[in-house]
Amino acid sequence: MVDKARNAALKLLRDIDIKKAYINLEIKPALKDNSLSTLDRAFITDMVYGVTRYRLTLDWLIKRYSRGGKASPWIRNILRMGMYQILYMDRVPDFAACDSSVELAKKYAGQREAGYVNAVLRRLIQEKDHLVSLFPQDTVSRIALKYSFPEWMVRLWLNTMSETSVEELCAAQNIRPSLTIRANELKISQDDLIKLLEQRSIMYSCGVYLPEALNIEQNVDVESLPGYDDGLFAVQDEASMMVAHVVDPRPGQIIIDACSAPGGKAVHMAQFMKDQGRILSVDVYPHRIELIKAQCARLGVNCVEPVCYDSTIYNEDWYGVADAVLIDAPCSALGIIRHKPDIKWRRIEKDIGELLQIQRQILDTCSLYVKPRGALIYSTCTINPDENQNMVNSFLNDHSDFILDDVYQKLPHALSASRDSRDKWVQFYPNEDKIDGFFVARMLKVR
Ligand SMILES: C[S@@+](CC[C@H](N)C(=O)[O-])C[C@H]1O[C@@H](n2cnc3c(N)ncnc32)[C@H](O)[C@@H]1O
Repeated sequence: MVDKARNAALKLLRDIDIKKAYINLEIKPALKDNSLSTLDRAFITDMVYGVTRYRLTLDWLIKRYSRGGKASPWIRNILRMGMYQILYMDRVPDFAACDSSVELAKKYAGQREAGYVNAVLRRLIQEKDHLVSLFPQDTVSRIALKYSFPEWMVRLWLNTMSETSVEELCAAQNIRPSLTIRANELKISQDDLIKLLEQRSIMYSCGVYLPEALNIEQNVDVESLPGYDDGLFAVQDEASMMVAHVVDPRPGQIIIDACSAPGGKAVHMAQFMKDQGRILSVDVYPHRIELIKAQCARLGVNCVEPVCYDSTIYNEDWYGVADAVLIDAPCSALGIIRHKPDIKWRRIEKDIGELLQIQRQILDTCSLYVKPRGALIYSTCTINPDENQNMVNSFLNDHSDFILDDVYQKLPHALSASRDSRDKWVQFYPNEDKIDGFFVARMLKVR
């Protein structure tokens, strides 16, 4: 008998594999199936995210045990699931992982394939305790296979970090983070939101650095949390929350948020501004503008004005009007792999050159919208010096009307106290800071 949760996970993984679909978009409707229990949902989520996270290692093993030729999508995903349970799911006994995979293979590929799945998984069970010794031992391949990261990412990080730090970074990026929320103070205080969570016995913990960050310490569907429909809280990683602090907008100001969708930072800034003033919330994609509108509607934010526009193109109406311009740039997103493990396989090294060009164009163009003595904030959710520190340095070299400001003056003291040495910008790392990998720099227009 094939159990419901494994069956659903397999179908999802096969679809994601074939359609190259985004996990978060595929999994959401699948989990709405009312016949699934809470435990089923947790199992499916763990399986789909886990198999995606460890895909490189699992596929390397499949190839090692291969009988030649390419496995069909059903068998490939049945093997990935079986291997994932054996290697990474402590609570599933090896025999259960093996038997359930054999049942799935019988159902989707027939008796002969079931025999093959059985043989492969039994070999893995014998070898699993000395797995790392099976991998090629050069540094890049070893780290890539041990933590299941593309070699180019490992090489990129090894350029500026020690081997130990890269291993710690990869390990931290493989841990699924809890959901982080913050009170929408336009509607409810943090204390009252906490009371609401406690009344419903929702387990939470406080953020690492920011008082408004609340980590939900149990597996829940965000829409089922108390106050979701009424817009009492926003969902945002703590690293992402740092950005509005660095912008530090005040009521009545004009802010241009040049890469704004889905509007997470725009609505946070609106809160700082007590919903008074103007936030031009710009994004190039019409369907993403709808996400900003939906977010503002749920949270009851009025001062955000969604604008569909390409921020690489100069708009003379905005010349010198903004007290602050935020460029939360399109980037390689290598700092949010904890949340979206498919970034490991979606992003390719070749993308970086194009991203660097767009980032620089947006910086050059949108810096023209900053008022004299106004601020230009540049942030990314990546860990790549070329997109971060080097990008800001090269911009400053060519724009003598801007100087670097110290972001730590805008951030909690605990953060600067946690660093032995620091620059004026901040780079967060999931392994050191226990939040997403994020970069934020603040520049001031001096004339
Ligand atoms: C990192 S995301 C922004 C996240 C957003 N600031 C938030 O806090 O929710 C980058 C955004 O830049 C947008 N983008 C990419 N190229 C752009 C361009 N040329 N002009 C404007 N927006 C662009 C993407 O559509 C994407 O929504």
